Amino acid sequence: MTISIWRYSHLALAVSSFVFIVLASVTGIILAFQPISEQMEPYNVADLDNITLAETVVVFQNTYPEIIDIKVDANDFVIATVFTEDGNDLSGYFNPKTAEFLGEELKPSPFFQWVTNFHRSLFLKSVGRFFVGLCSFLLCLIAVTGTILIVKRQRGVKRFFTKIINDDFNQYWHVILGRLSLLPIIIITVTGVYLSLEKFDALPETKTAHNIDYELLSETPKQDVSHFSIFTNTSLSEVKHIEFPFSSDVEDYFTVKLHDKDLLVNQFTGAILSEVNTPKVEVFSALSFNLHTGKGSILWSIILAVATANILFFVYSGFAMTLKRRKSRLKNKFKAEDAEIVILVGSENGSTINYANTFFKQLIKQNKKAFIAEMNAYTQYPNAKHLVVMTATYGQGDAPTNASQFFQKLNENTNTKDLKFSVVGFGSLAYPDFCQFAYDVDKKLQQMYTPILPIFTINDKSIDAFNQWVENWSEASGISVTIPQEHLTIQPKQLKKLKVISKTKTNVDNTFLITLKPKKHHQFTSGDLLAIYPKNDYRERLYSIGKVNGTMQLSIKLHENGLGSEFLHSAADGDKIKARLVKNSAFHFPKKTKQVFMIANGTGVAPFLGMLQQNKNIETHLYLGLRTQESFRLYQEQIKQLLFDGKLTKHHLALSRVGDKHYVQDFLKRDAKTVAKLLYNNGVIMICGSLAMHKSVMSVLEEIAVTYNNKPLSYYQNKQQIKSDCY
Ligand SMILES: Cc1cc2nc3c(=O)[nH]c(=O)nc-3n(C[C@H](O)[C@H](O)[C@H](O)COP(=O)(O)O)c2cc1C
Repeated sequence: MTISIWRYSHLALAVSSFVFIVLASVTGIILAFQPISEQMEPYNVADLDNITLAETVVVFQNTYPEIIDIKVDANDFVIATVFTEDGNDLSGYFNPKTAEFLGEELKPSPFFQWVTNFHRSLFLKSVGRFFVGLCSFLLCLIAVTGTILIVKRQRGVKRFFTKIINDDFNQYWHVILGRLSLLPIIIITVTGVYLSLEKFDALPETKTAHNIDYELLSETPKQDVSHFSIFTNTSLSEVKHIEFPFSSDVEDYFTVKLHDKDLLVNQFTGAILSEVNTPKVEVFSALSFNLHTGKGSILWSIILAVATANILFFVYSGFAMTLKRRKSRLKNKFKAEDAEIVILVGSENGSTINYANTFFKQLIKQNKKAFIAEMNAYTQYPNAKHLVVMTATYGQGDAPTNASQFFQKLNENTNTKDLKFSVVGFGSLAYPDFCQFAYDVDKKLQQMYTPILPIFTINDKSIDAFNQWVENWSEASGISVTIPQEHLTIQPKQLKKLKVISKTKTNVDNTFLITLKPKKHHQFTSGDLLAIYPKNDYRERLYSIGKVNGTMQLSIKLHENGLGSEFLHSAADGDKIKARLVKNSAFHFPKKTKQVFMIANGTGVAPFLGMLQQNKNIETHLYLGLRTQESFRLYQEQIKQLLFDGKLTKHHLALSRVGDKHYVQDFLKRDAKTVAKLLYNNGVIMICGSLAMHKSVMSVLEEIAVTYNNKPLSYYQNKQQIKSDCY
């Protein structure tokens, strides 16, 4: 499939450097613990910002007859070499406030040294150093191309950190962790490149030379060291190193190295004899070293370790996504010009290709001359009778990358007007522009060819919906196709055991409530989904969970020959069933809002019954659409209790088979002003139930948003104020 230049660059860079990246990351994670272990040592005994150089020099001079030098290392440990009264030399860590000797200088751990050498050069000396530097550079480019991919995916720089919908584990965490570790990774890589350049002497020379006019050296006016203004005005945290005068000759002086300059100081008068600024290259080198290694900061070392561990996850998840995409490549038996049925696919992440391929393979199996291609490969099909377009939607209702040139190609290539077409849109109701690109394609094709079916949209890759379309298409085209479901479903993993606690009788609408309890403690909440496997095979049925008193309450409509509903209906109290928990974070009860309107029809009320139980102080309205008062009896007790407990503020029951026949959308129209106010005040609207109800509700909400608030509904959808889980 066509992939964008940015994704191609991102992938090519990762492929070309991945072995080095993995080695450098693993060793980098280990090395991040070195500064942490050093910082744990008890030698950081004083706040260096609050001690002047004068204080330290004086206390050392008062304690020891001779001092060679005093250093402050990256961990803020003070290291000195002195001679004691009895003429012995003493070297190691000292307390800068008292000049007390604290201990000998730490020797680098042989293990960390071994890992450091491997990290720097892979034991390959200059060649290894070169490759590690190059890999650092490539990793930086990977981070940059990754950033561009996120910007494109999020539809702009401003939306860089806005919410991401969890469609796919690898993709979701690749982006989430990528955003969080972007800055540390750029810092690690840029400083890594800098340190490599330094090792190869590729940076400008940085020699500093002092110039002293020995003629002007004077022992007067003599001052006590404690009054040297340069010493009293310099805190110890600014100092890297101070060398004491070798003798009491005026030609011998203090040599002071600060972070930003080198000074020579007259030992009698405190006058500055020479001052040279530290070259920028040296300042950057020190900064790069500290930033790259985490020296001196436990927090930064931890950030480095986490960011580096994330790099390993990016390698894994990036390749997993690529493999998934490659798996869904298109292979043909017939040429485009011979094909009678042409299937065109628009897909970014491969799942639509999987559906299209399955459909295509069934046609080939039935000896049909079928041809499959990406939408961008649209051309002339002289023998084609049927055109099927299956496409996902991305961006703001935009085309996936491999369909971006479809409209242009449509204009360039014409086929017979009799070509019968059908468009299948794959999308997600979690996005404001549900299947918009598919709608655009359908509209355009209607101007050129003959529709065999109205556009068909599929929410969240629903296999049931896809089968429904296949059935519709088979009927309309006269070409019978049945899809073996195992071709579309992935074998279930991580099944949990659940016990049936209770089950109600079916009511007038053939609906019942079933309560299940997980055998072990499993994390779930209202709005999550429960996938059951009635025949212990690939066939899965999903139900929305309401967490009621710690158990799972499902509302099920019993369908004739309904795989899932019959299975659950036949379960007796105490029976055990296996199921998979599907996190559905996009449909959890909001915590940070003041008002929530819940809109449901039929069994869609189940998650709301659980959410309302969790509610502490949010104003909630439940708009529930059912057929008759008798249908309501199933939920009546729970709703009464919720109202009584103040967890549900108001309840609006729309009965579609009684009296004037009401639907939830009618009540929303009635309460238009309150709904508009809720949207304006950042309240949340949650919708659960049938897709048909969802469509009607959305169009009423659109009207309300535009009329009262002068804003399109998409404005509120983008702010995550509309949450849907419909089927
Ligand atoms: C970044 C991103 C943006 C999306 N934007 C939309 C959208 O605007 N409208 C929509 O209906 N679906 C949207 N979707 C959902 C996809 O169209 C849907 O998951 C589709 O099944 C993916 O098909 P694919 O795996 O073939 O690319 C988006 C998904 C992602 C990851």
